[in-house]
Amino acid sequence: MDQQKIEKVVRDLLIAIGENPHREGLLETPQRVAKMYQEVFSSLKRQPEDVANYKVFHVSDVPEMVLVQHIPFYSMCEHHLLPFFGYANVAYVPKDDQVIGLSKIPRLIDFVTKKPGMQERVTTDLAAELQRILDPAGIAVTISARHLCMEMRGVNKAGQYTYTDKFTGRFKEDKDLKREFLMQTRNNHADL
Ligand SMILES: Nc1nc2c(ncn2[C@@H]2O[C@H](COP(=O)(O)OP(=O)(O)OP(=O)(O)O)[C@@H](O)[C@H]2O)c(=O)[nH]1
Ligand SMILES: [Zn+2]
Repeated sequence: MDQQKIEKVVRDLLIAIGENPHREGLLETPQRVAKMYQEVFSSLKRQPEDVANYKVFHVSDVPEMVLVQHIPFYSMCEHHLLPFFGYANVAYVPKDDQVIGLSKIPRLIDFVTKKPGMQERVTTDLAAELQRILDPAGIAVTISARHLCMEMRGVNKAGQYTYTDKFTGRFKEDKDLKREFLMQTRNNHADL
């Protein structure tokens, strides 16, 4: 990421909106914004290989479903570069004897959210990455998120949230399993 270019652009942006980039409170703003973008867009510099070699563990017996739920995330909408944020629930049905380190699921969420994006793509990319890494017998991903571009501008509707989901394999075929996943996660957007 070109830190110096971001700083220059932010300085120009401040001037363009009618601000004075030399006033005390704004002096370090270009550097701060550049540093912030390094963080919130950090997965732009990452390659698919970075997550492809996550360790897969072999266990003697596998559960029906592994569910990591209520995982908070922040991302930036690609239309306005304003935040959208909420919770993701990710479940898979292990195939054979294979499971993945639990922490890798939130790491995968970072991988798909730390760049300009859309909620739909975050949802399907999460499922696709997990499929690529672990190749499980089924995947369920649900995301509930608030979009500041709909709350603080434009349509100006504060408090609404958007739900997206993706189900594959066993979660599509087995209605009871899907119901169990939805029941386990049903309150996870309550504090949005
Ligand atoms: N599908 C989808 N749309 C999104 C997401 N984040 C923001 N948007 C929408 O992207 C759209 C961009 O629409 P445009 O008409 O090009 O932009 P705009 O004039 O700023 O639109 P308004 O927000 O309606 O004022 C808006 O409808 C946003 O609500 C997302 O994650 N998924
Ligand atoms: Zn937006």
